[in-house]
Amino acid sequence: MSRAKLDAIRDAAPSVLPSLLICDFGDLRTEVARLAEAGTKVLHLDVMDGHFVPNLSYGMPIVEGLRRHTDLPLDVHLMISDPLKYARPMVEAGADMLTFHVEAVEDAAHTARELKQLGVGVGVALNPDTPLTELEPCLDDVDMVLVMSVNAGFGGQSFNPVALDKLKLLRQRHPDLLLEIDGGINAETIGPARAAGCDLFVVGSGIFRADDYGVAIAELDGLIAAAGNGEGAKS
Ligand SMILES: O=C(CO)[C@H](O)[C@H](O)COP(=O)(O)O
Ligand SMILES: [Fe+2]
Repeated sequence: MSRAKLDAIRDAAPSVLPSLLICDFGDLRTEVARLAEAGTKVLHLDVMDGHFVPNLSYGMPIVEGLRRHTDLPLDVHLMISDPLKYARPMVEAGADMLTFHVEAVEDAAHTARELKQLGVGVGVALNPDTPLTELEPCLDDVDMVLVMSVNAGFGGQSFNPVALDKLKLLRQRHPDLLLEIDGGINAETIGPARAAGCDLFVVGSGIFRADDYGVAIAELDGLIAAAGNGEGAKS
């Protein structure tokens, strides 16, 4: 089931992934329905533990609740200090992709292999100040790299262009790797991210602060298309 969803995430590229961080948590069912109607193919869920990042969001009950209301693949961004401790419950709750932070773990290759055993897609994320060399030991064991264009922890921050250099290098060196960007993605930054070779574009405030999610997503989709296939993005 989850491996099929990983294929669905790959097939969705290039695509905008709404980030459920500043949405209406009192009416998640309606939020998901609005996003589905707006053409969303994958949902991005931000899990924060108040320890790895100085913010607390949500955990398995929300993932499980969303799972009951949608068949869309769930791309779970784990901003937590101990990803392996919560990985299995997250998968049981309905996660299809688990992305851990390289800064949070001692052995990223081991973490990636353990996550893969759970039958889900595996991503590794890195913050703007973390060099790409930190990823090298685990790149053969992951399906996706999540390049953060803000420091993980909060929505609504400004885009850090260091992410573009990282995307370009990753795309040159790993033509088949799925690449995702997260943080400060909007009408100004999405085109350069696509041109740098990105496949999946996480957007929080750029969607949830809009009156009409469909209009916001269509505009971003148009800018992805206008930016072309970058320097050889996956699709
Ligand atoms: O991982 C995240 C924050 O750590 C969120 O996915 C991200 O912030 C999305 O929000 P925005 O588009 O407003 O930057
Ligand atoms: Fe995120």
